[in-house]
Amino acid sequence: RGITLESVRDFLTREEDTIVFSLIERAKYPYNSPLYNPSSCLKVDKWFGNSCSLVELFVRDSERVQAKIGSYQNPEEVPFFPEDLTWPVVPPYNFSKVLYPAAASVNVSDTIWSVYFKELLPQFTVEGVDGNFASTAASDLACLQALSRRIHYGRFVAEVKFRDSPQDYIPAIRAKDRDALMKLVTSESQEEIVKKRVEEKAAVFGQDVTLDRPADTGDSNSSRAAYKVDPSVVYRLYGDWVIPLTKIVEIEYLLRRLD
Ligand SMILES: C=C(O[C@@H]1C=C(C(=O)O)C=C[C@H]1O)C(=O)O
Repeated sequence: RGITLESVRDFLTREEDTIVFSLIERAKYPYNSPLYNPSSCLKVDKWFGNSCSLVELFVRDSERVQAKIGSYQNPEEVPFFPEDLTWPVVPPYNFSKVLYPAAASVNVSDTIWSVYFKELLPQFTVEGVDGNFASTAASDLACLQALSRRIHYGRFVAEVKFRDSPQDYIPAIRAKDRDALMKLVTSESQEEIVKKRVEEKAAVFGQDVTLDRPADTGDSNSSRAAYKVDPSVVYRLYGDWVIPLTKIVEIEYLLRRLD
């Protein structure tokens, strides 16, 4: 089959563009705290009577619409609120079956949700309210979906690594040895490459583009302030959250790989 460690890493590299751009777009708006008040609205139909935040309402209803057009048929996509989805009205498409069925359902959506709102969002937005609530919620959705796709792609990474050397993985899986699996899936040199590259992407994508080219003053700090999202923040978000969560997905997938 055409899936290799190189091809899955290429996917993750391309997905970095989507993630960095989505953070830059979200950073256009201030934090906009009214979106995150947990008791702003009532959940519809079966959840009637329970309260939820405006952003949760936005994501639930958006996923429902997207599912109609076929989201989540592709095994690369994992919803945040699977219980709300409706049947697709698009013609079926035969997505290639790469994942091991018993392990494909590994899912850290709840963790991604809370990490995004508690740990990530406050680090790359400024405080304040500007009233652009729907645009801000749409930007949150874009960030959440890009992060979810990247992190859940750990299932594909794990599948490739397993197929490349089952003899290394099978004893650790049988022993349910998470530490051994963590050592097997980890490549520190690759992680450093990824973190440096996303930092660079944040610098390249997030600078102001102008047509006047003043003489280079040699003062590299003069452009620093112009970045829309601080590149060092993106480096840390990847190192502290995105990569560790991807590896948790890899390990949880592998633990089910022989079921
Ligand atoms: C995804 C991989 O597995 C691990 C996770 C990485 C990541 O999330 O970027 C990078 C290297 C590995 O430690 C990989 O090997 O590419």
